[in-house]
Amino acid sequence: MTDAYVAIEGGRVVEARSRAPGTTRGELVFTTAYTGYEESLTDPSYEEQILTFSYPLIGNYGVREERFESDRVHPRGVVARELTEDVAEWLESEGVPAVDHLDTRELVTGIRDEGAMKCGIAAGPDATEEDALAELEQCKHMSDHTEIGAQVSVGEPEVFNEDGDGETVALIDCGAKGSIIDSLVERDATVHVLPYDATEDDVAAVDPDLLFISNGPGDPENFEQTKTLVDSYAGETPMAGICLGQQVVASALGGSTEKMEFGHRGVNQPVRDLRTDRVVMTTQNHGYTVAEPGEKLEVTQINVNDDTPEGLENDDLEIITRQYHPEANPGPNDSKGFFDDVLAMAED
Ligand SMILES: NC(=O)CC[C@H](N)C(=O)O
Repeated sequence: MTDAYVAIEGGRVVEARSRAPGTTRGELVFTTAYTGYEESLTDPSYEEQILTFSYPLIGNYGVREERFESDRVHPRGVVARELTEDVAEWLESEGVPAVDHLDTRELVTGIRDEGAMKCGIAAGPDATEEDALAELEQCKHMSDHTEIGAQVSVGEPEVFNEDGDGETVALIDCGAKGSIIDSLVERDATVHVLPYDATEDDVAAVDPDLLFISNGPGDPENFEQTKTLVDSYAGETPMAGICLGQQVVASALGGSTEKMEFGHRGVNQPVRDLRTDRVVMTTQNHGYTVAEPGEKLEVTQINVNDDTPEGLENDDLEIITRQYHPEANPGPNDSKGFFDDVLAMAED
């Protein structure tokens, strides 16, 4: 039964089945992960995107809040071959349109061949092709979402594990996944979560042992104040970054970033550490990358598939960043040692 339409950049419209009604638009991206749909759907990095699952059955082990990475669903829409009732009901209750019964393999290979695409969706009994095309028409390029930090960051500072015996971390929340906070708290760090546009004074008030720039959605160049903060604290306070965090740190310290064709999107991305020659499997969902690391940062890890920078470091300035997600969720735990490394760096 066709009661949903997916309009793709260029004007092609694909027929589908509505599982959660509504109209929506966003950048069409995918994940190849077999599991971890609750974690991905609550990851703030997917803000302003439509998430397509390439694995055909999504929802087969239910929906449990304990696996959420934030308090809401972030993708603007969801596309799958088959969504279970559990997931469909959850998305409907969150007001996030969802569709299934379409050829997701064809969609994903299309993104891989032609690059990231804009998308419009119309789902529900009254949906028309024209509605989906009208959404597509209004869809902005990801880099034009200049206020995306404000959409996902905390409004006011929050503290976790206030009486912890470990290091004090200022986590700049550009759309942080809960597992980053959990990974730090598990190691007894006290974590002060600060808004993405925190000032130098806001950070000084926390007097952190480590300044940590989180993951987050959109174009890293739209995080101007976060870049200013990185620039003023580099060399003063040890620093760590994950995903958007790595991009912001590189851009702030004289490097540059660029949009990738379709990004790294799955839980089996191989990363080689150039210092140890070891390869780890990592989880990733990003569409931008560091193009030039700049003179202050050394590329210490690369993606085995395309040689893009996966780790940047400066031993003297005490900076370690990763393009992938050491906190996992979803994905392999191989690189969790990152949190031990950055806290050890903060300690001495
Ligand atoms: N997971 C992330 O932090 C994504 C970073 C950035 N928004 C990108 O797409 O490259």
